[in-house]
Amino acid sequence: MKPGFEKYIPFQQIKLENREWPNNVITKAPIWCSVDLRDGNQALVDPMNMEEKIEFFHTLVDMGFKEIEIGFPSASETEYEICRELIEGNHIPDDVTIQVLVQAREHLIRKTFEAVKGAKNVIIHFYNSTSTLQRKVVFKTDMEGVTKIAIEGAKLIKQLTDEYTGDTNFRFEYSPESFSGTEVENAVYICDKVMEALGSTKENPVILNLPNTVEMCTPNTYADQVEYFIKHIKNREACIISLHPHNDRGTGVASGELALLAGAERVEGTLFGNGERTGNLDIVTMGLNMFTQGVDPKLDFSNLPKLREIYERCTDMKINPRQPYIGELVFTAFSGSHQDAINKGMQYMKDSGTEYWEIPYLPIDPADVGREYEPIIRINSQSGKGGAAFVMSHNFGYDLPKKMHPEFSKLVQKKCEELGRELIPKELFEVFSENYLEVHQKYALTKRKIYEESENGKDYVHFKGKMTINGADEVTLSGVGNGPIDAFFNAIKKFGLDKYEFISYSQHAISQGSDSKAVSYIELKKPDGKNIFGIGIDSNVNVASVLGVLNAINRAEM
Ligand SMILES: CC(=O)SCCNC(=O)CCNC(=O)[C@H](O)C(C)(C)COP(=O)(O)OP(=O)(O)OC[C@H]1O[C@@H](n2cnc3c(N)ncnc32)[C@H](O)[C@@H]1OP(=O)(O)O
Ligand SMILES: CC(C)C(=O)C(=O)O
Repeated sequence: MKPGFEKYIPFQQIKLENREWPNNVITKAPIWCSVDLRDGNQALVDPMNMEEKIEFFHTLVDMGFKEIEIGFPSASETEYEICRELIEGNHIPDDVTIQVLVQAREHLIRKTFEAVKGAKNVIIHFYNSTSTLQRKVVFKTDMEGVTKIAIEGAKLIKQLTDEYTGDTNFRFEYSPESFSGTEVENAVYICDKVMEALGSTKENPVILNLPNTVEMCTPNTYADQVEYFIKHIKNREACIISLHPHNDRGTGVASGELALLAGAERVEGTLFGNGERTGNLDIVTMGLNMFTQGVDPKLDFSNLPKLREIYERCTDMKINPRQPYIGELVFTAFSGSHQDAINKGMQYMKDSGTEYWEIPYLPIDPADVGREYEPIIRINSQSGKGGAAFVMSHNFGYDLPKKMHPEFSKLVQKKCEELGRELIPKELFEVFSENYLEVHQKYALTKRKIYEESENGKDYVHFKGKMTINGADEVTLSGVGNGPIDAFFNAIKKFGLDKYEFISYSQHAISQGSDSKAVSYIELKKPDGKNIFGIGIDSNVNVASVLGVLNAINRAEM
């Protein structure tokens, strides 16, 4: 054997003239078929037991699946019993079709028909592998050999259906398993033969399922194969083209999407991509990809956390934190520029009243999948000023003025570096509280009164009060100005505090318990030329401003 990469045989592109799929767009949902209970289940360390399968089945029904592959009933007693319980326990709604998988082998097909007795709607899904490799190493036969297996299987299925006395509505699905590893003209050939044997018609079409059983090529090649197949199958009207992508190269969803462009009508896959090896096509991702393009996926993804809980419990599989749409971290931004843009996007949505979702870095509204905005922005030492401001506003109702963001962000970053980790919102608030709300009060107001008076047709604001300095005896304050801040500055001038220059202020209401209070953000220039912010909170807006000035001075003198 050759060493390293040289031992692999490169996948051969097929020759497809004038391919059309690159110009197409996905505009509607395909027919979905969940194979969680079969392909997903057969790949588990411990396959689901009866209770788990039944719960999972109901979950799929509730999401809106109308076709569900429930298992391989001829494979084992457990699989058979689960199939019987679904039917006899009346778990299957009338508008849902159960699908059962079987190899194209006589005894297994007969057992399968027994297993589905009494069901209202059934798809008998039979398969045999047709790929070049499997013909060579598994079946040790040629194309005629595998075609014979398929035709015999199809004929038996037709015969058993014709002989069936119940009122089950049977449909058929055939998979040339390992389709993508089969010469495409051979895949067309065997499917033409299967259709003839089944007697497929426009009124009673067969599902031709084209599995990318092992993903071995780029998604464009799978799309080419599907387009070729569709253009060459003899009786196109009498078949529904179905996809069954796997994810060996990590592009299962992409393969499915491009093959839909190539004309397929139906998609088989699993929730969160469970399945053999690296999994099957992830229906949640594919469906939500459509959703975010304004296409109704016709499946309910509105409570992904609940789906995740059921999925993890029944399969004992874990979801990766980066898994699209459901991973723990997918609605979280740590980096500053992302946080800033998300913050601005949210503000834009609020201010503009846009009808569309227009938030950078968030391709979907977390609320649409039952997730919350809360954990969107998380704060670590890589976070920028926008992120901390977002959490202060979103979680605690403090809309820090933009000019204050750099000052607060520095305090947050220092704390993250001290702790060597991210800060949860509560800790972020503690940074705010320690640095603004609980600072040492060198100057503390003990009494204050602010009132307006008119003199000679002009309005003046008076500030009168008492203050302690470093806890010593109270001093009296009195000042007049054109507003409360001006009056207060005039009152504290005599202590040399006019060395601080007033720069800006902003204010908003904040609810604390049942009270509504005003919070003021005051920016002063210190004698060293640097600016500093202070915060004042009071039920009186004027008092809040004065407290903000004093808070800034106290912070400057710490
Ligand atoms: C790609 C997929 O996921 S396909 C689905 C795969 N899922 C499963 O296999 C799970 C359930 N399967 C099983 O439990 C078992 O395989 C059973 C019960 C169905 C059959 O068991 P067994 O007959 O004991 O073994 P096995 O599946 O290995 O069959 C091997 C024989 O069947 C033949 N065979 C395999 N697949 C097929 C097929 N689709 N159609 C016809 N013959 C087939 C093989 O060539 C081999 O023949 P040989 O004995 O002459 O060499
Ligand atoms: C039986 C077929 C559809 C299959 O599971 C596969 O090819 O992956």
